[in-house]
Amino acid sequence: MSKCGYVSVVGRPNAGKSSLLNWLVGEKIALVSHKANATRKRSNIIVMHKDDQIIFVDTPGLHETEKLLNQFMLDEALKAIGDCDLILFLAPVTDKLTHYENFLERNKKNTKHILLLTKIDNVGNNEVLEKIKEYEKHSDKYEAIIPVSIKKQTTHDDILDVVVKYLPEHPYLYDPEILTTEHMRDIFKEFIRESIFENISDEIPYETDVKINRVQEKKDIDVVNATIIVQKGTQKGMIVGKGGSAIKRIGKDARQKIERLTGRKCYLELFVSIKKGWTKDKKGLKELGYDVTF
Ligand SMILES: Nc1nc2c(ncn2[C@@H]2O[C@H](COP(=O)(O)OP(=O)(O)OP(=O)(O)O)[C@@H](O)[C@H]2O)c(=O)[nH]1
Repeated sequence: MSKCGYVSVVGRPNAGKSSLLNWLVGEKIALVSHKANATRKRSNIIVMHKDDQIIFVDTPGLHETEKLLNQFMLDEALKAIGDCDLILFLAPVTDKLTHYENFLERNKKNTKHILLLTKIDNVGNNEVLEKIKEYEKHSDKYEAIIPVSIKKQTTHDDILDVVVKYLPEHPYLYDPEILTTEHMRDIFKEFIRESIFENISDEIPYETDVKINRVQEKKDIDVVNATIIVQKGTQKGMIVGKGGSAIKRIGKDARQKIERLTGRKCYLELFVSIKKGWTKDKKGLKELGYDVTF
């Protein structure tokens, strides 16, 4: 019988979660960003590995914070931990052990986990070995520890062969043809958000979100109408850019991503609107598709 199960990918912001998932899937589905807190919403990503099916649950970084939105993100991360068969805990190799130790405290159900030491290309072999030694004091808690660099050395099998070892024997939960259970609209939204992150160098992207207003599938083209929501007039100015230069770049990048995924032409209409304090507004969160239950 083949194996199939849910795997949560957790770690502090910037640990490399989205990058890892993108790399494993080979398609730009999860949002990757060099900035912290880019991953807001959980999305399942299905990876077929040989005869087995792994369902990755992408989770926000585990961290404490004040803002309502961030509280929501934390809850999502904790929920994911409770529901899965296996956890991949990502720890950048240069991190102290405290993040992992905090995670151990929060992993109340003692869900099995594998420790991935990420970004090992940033340091020498000796440092990697020393870090592994440090983690060995917790060796009774993790199933395996795997040094990883998605930029060099590591292969998909190095990780996935170990992952499936700890999954239950179970029939497939998803049709193997389906790459993700996320709705297309959610993916478009992520592409637009990702393009904002890539094109705006400031802190603004943290405070922006995207609402997909309409998707029309016409004969030869998809027409996508979306609004980028910012908190202040000055942010709107930066997103739009001089003579509309920034919004044009964002729109072009996002359109190309959508076209690469769908294999169809896309006409993307982007608007920018100001919504003050949306990160603190429960109703605002709901409208944006965050499933808040307060
Ligand atoms: N050198 C190196 N950099 C990496 C590696 N994996 C990820 N990164 C970089 O680390 C940064 C953060 O990666 P993300 O995948 O966005 O991190 P995340 O954990 O999803 O972050 P949040 O969504 O904020 O929780 C990006 O700039 C990546 O390019 C790696 O193996 N080597």
